[in-house]
Amino acid sequence: MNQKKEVGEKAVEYVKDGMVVGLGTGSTVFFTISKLGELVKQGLSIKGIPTSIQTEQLANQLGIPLVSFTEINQIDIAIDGADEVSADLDLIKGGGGALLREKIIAKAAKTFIVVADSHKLVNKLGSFPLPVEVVPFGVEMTTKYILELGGAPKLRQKNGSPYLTDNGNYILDCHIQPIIHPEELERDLNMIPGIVDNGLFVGMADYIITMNEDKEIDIKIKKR
Ligand SMILES: O=C[C@H](O)[C@H](O)[C@H](O)COP(=O)(O)O
Repeated sequence: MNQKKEVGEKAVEYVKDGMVVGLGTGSTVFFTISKLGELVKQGLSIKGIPTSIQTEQLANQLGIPLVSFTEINQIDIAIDGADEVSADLDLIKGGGGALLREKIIAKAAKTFIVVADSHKLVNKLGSFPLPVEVVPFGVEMTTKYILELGGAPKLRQKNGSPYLTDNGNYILDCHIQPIIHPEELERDLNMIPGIVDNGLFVGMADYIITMNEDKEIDIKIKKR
């Protein structure tokens, strides 16, 4: 069984005609977007707002109409993957480097749905190194300040050069294990000059679509 496909496709049940839909990035939400592409071909009328250039290209291939923030007032629903999901439904995201646009879109959405196979579920966040998006200027200083905060930052590489995000920034993957107070850490990191944002999504997910031990769909709902 392909868990990513199961949970990814389940999420389309939340998408209704006329909605503006935030389209996440990664190998799980790929299945959501592909299914939405099929439904659009069958007559579903939605507008997508992509969280990355990769997703924009995928949506274009599938014929999903896209909008930008200049054309809309709000996003009805955003659907995205995650690298880790804690027992409190907090997330680490950004394994694919798209965390900044993902956070902007998740924050703007009335409902934020996360699709995550059961391997992403953890008690406390932190086994997955936390992606932090930083501007290239002064990255040496930004790295030093993260070290002082207790993290172990490593500059992400691609083909022998620093990896560049869609926004032209670097990613520092930071081992900070375990993350006891994610809300504080998210805030403290974002106080450091040079950090644009980090991959902690605290209190943002409304629903987590995952699988239980019996390999059945399991939907976790945020406590209000
Ligand atoms: O930057 C990438 C995103 O945060 C992804 O949503 C996350 O890395 C999960 O991706 P995947 O579904 O491929 O594991």
